[in-house]
Amino acid sequence: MRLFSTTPLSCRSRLIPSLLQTSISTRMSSTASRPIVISGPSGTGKSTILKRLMAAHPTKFGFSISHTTRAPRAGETRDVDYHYVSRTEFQTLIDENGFIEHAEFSGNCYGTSVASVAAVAEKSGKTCILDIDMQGVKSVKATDLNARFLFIAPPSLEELERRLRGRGTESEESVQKRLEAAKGEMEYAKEPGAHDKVVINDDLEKAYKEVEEFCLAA
Ligand SMILES: Nc1ncnc2c1ncn2[C@@H]1O[C@H](COP(=O)(O)OP(=O)(O)OP(=O)(O)O)[C@@H](O)[C@H]1O
Repeated sequence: MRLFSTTPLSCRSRLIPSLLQTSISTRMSSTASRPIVISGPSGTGKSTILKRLMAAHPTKFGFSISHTTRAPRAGETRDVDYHYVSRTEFQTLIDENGFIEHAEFSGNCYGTSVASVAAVAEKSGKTCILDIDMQGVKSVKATDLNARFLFIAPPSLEELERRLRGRGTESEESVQKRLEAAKGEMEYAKEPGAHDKVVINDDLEKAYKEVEEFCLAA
């Protein structure tokens, strides 16, 4: 999941172990809100829009709690900031296809589990929002999370490049890498059924309203 949640990752997932799958499927198809998967090229404005959405509707939307192999830091609370697990436990979850996404940073593993996404609706009654990349979208589709998919597109690749550079957070190499990835994401977004809705973030106000409407319609 995203940096403004408790997770350093976007949420990229896989399959669920069969036992989990049955229980999640049953639970998610009842009253629980369906998770919303938001994707789009890096720099397209996902964080900008989501920050505003979360601020406007703090009781409606939530993020999942990630797993990590790093130790808790001062002030962090177990199962609130992260699910802190050992390497062995983390590997077991990988082997069981329990993660939507996982990655290693600075020697520590981080991941978003399918179960933690389902838990958002079950425990807090909130709709879980996942901000993830294309691989993550495909992974979520392979689960029984019954998610809804929203793609945020830039008005053009040129504008995307301007935003990435304007943000001042990326090296030249990183800008090029993100632009290359953006082409693939835009192609995938054109495939029928890839997303339930595509919002073009040209005018921020208009884009926000469209995203808000989609999310509230869950
Ligand atoms: N409609 C818009 N018009 C102009 N600039 C915008 C618009 N929406 C967002 N931006 C700017 O574009 C930059 C990238 O936005 P943001 O960081 O939200 O993208 P992102 O999709 O979350 O990227 P990443 O996936 O890399 O985190 C920011 O500087 C933001 O202020």
